[in-house]
This record gives sequence, structure tokens and C-alpha cells, in this order.
Amino acid sequence: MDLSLQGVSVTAGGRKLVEEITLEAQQGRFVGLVGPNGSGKSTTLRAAYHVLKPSAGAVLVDGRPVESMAPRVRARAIAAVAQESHAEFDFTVSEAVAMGRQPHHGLLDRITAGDRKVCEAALAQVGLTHLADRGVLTLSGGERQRVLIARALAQQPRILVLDEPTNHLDIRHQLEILTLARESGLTVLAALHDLNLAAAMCDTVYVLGDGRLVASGTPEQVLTPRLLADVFGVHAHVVRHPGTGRPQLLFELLDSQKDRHA
Ligand SMILES: Nc1ncnc2c1ncn2[C@@H]1O[C@H](COP(=O)(O)OP(=O)(O)OP(=O)(O)O)[C@@H](O)[C@H]1O
Repeated sequence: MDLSLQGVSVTAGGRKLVEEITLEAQQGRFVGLVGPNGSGKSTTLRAAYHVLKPSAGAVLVDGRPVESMAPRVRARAIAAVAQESHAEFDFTVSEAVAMGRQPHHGLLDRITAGDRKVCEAALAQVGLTHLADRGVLTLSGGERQRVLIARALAQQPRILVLDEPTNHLDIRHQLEILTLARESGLTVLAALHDLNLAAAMCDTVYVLGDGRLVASGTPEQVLTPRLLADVFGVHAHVVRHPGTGRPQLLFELLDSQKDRHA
């Protein structure tokens, strides 16, 4: 399924948090959203997965406004992993993942053998089968993050919206989880802080600065020293990854900042 935001603005407390965001995530593509702290990434994603109502513009799934979709239909289309989602109750890992099956049956229906299979597969995909019976409150931050991703996968959506999915993950799990999302065949829209992961994984990158889109394109087109200086205020050297040929970035402070910190 295609996900598209068309001229989306979000207002809160009388202030425009994001303005006129237009972006496209086509079927099966991995689309990244990058930008400095407070630039509006989470706000944009919350509008995309319909927990924030845009004050202007529209969010479309295969051309259909998400707000016109019944909640259950929407939940079968889009699954989201929010930033710093908290597990408040001490469910077991399998119970937490099984919540992802809710959109597929009635509230009071029992979980079926088919549901259980889907959940086991999702847990295996994130490498947590061995923790199925553990309480989520006893997990490490990275394990908990992988449970949330397994729950989103168990939802069997067509679109995955991920807000900082690599939070708390060590480097191997960062690469594994993003590769899993990339190769899932799902449409992925992910906010990423790590620009090298964005460069390695994304088909298209959108850059936000101060609530507005400032650039979009392939990582090669977008992640240039000029843009990184303008938007992030850092000096970047761009090199090619010897294995993948993708751009990789080496950072240092701009000279003006170095003087400030000298
Ligand atoms: N409910 C709200 N009321 C007022 N301001 C808000 C609200 N939610 C977010 N903001 C502000 O909107 C701006 C964008 O926030 P957002 O969380 O979308 O940024 P972000 O790019 O995801 O940041 P980070 O990289 O730090 O996670 C910030 O300045 C934030 O303080």
C-alpha cells in the first residue's frame, strides 16, 4: 500500500508544529524522515498513523483518506511503533505481541492457533523467541523495543510507521531490525536520528528543518555536506561504504562551533 501525506500541518497550543508536509512512501519502499531535535519528525509520524489530526492537509492510504477508514481497517493497514512506548502492565512478551492481533478479530474473541503462529513468527523475526514467557517489565530497553516491533509485525499491516526504531538497540540489532523492515515488502516510513543508518537503508530520505520539509531524494542526493551544515549545523565528509557503495558520513563540528568550544 502507498502512504502519502499531502500538505499536512499540525497545530498545538496555537503554534504550528509542522507545516505543509507532503511526502510519499510507495508500496514496499523504505522512506526515512530525518531532522534535528524538535524539527517535527514525531509530529509528522503521529499525523501519519492518525493519533494527531492535521489542522490542514490529508493523510492518504492508497489514495483514501485515513480518517475515512474504520479503526479496525486502518489498523490492518498501518502499524506504528511510537518513540518511547511504555509497557505499563506486566504482560508477558507473548501477551504483548498477541495484542497486535486485535484488529484481526473481535474484542472478546479468543486468540486462535493461527494468531499464535503469526505471533511466534514475529517474535522469531526479532530474535526474542527465548523470552516469550518473560514479563515485559523485566526486559532491557533494547529487548522491549524489539517486543514493540514484533507486536507491530504481528498486526500484519501493509505499512509500518517507525519512530526511532533503533532506540536502545545495539549495532547488530539496529542493522537487523532495519534490514528486517526493509526486506519485509511492507511500506516503511521511519524517523531516524542516525544519518548513516538512513544512508544505508533508505530508498528516499525526507529532511525536516523547523517544522518544514527542506529536502527529499535518494540518500546520495540529499545527504550532502551543504545540507548537513545548513540543517544540522555540522561539517560532514561524505565517503562511500566500500561494501555497499552507499554514502557514509564522518562528522565534526563546524569551524565556528569549534572556536566556541575551544
Ligand atoms: N503537544 C504539543 N504542544 C506544544 N508543542 C509541541 C507539542 N508536541 C510537540 N511540540 C513541539 O513541536 C516541535 C516538534 O516536536 P517533535 O517531537 O515532532 O520533534 P522531533 O523532530 O521528533 O524531535 P526529536 O528528534 O527531539 O525526537 C518541538 O518543538 C516540540 O517541543
